[in-house]
Amino acid sequence: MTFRVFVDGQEGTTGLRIFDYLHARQDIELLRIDSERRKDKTERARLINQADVVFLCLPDDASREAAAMVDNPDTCLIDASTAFRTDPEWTYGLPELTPGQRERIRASKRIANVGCHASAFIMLVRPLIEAGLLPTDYPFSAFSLTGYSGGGNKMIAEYEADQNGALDAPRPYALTLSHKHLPEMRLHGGLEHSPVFTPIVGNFLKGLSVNIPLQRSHLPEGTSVESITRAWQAHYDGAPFVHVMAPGDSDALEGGFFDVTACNDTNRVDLCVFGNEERLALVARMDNLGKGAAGAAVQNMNIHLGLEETTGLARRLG
Ligand SMILES: NC(=O)C1=CN([C@@H]2O[C@H](COP(=O)(O)OP(=O)(O)OC[C@H]3O[C@@H](n4cnc5c(N)ncnc54)[C@H](OP(=O)(O)O)[C@@H]3O)[C@@H](O)[C@H]2O)C=CC1
Ligand SMILES: CC(=O)N[C@@H](CCC(=O)OP(=O)(O)O)C(=O)O
Repeated sequence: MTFRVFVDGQEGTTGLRIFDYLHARQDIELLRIDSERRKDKTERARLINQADVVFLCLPDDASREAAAMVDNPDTCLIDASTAFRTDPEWTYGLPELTPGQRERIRASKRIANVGCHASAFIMLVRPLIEAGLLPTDYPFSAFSLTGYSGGGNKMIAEYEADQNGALDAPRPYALTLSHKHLPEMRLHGGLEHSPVFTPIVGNFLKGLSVNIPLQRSHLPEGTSVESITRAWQAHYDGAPFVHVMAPGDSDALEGGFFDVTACNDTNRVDLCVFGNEERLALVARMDNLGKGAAGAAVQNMNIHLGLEETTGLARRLG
């Protein structure tokens, strides 16, 4: 059996990466739009309604426009944008979120794929909130280090055109402290307040790491490196793409440094906790284009279609 798949936004960063994952698969028939007509609404609507699964790899407004074009009740949308991630009519596309989420993704025709920073943040905190190791009203803060592909084709072009080193140094951004991922972090993280979140973009193509510092004195008595590791291990038991690193794992730090690119070209996320009696840091790393976007989208498609979750995702992309 083959499934018809259309990528709306096939020439963008996320769309191209989904194509990399799918083009060689025998169980997928990719519907391609003529490049010249890629913004032609009539042609997009025709392909959207022919497909079993449509990946929307578009800016938010274009995603909303595409969602309104669907009249085939069998078409499943997997939207990569921020448009629907906290919309109750849509299912949040993080299969590892909580028990039952895979079944919800299987049953839903409207799947909102994760934000890259948000999914790393949520995967760190949600199991610990559920286990009672973090209070829901903790005053969370977090920073994220990300490669420039997170900014899509426009940011990639800016970095690649930089001849004089103006973009060499890391650049903090979203300093209005209202990054667009805050609503999904709060809702799907299970928090009472949005975190103070400061992302930093660096002069490297891809790779992302979210770091959440915690003060032990503000946490329940039993919250420690060991109890956090055990809670993650229990929550992610059987999750094929989540790697909980044991305390002191030599892969976590190389010469004392944390490599934010270690999951690149995979759909894996690594979770680690560092700390001592007084302070802790929860740290996740992933490929922002992998588990943070295209890999997660393909994983959601596999689950929705009733296929093995890892189909096409086990190999490392070149
Ligand atoms: N890059 C990343 O790491 C992540 C991105 N996302 C999200 O995924 C979505 C896509 O992002 P990304 O791939 O980075 O963005 P890009 O800018 O790289 O690609 C977007 C694509 O959409 C096309 N497009 C824009 N408007 C329309 C339209 N009206 N009709 C049809 N096509 C259109 C663009 O064409 P053209 O260039 O010709 O305008 C471009 O090819 C965004 O919502 C983004 O927020 C989510 C997670 C991570
Ligand atoms: C470097 C950079 O700009 N990164 C993007 C995140 C990309 C992402 O996760 O995408 P969504 O836009 O779909 O949420 C940002 O922080 O806005």
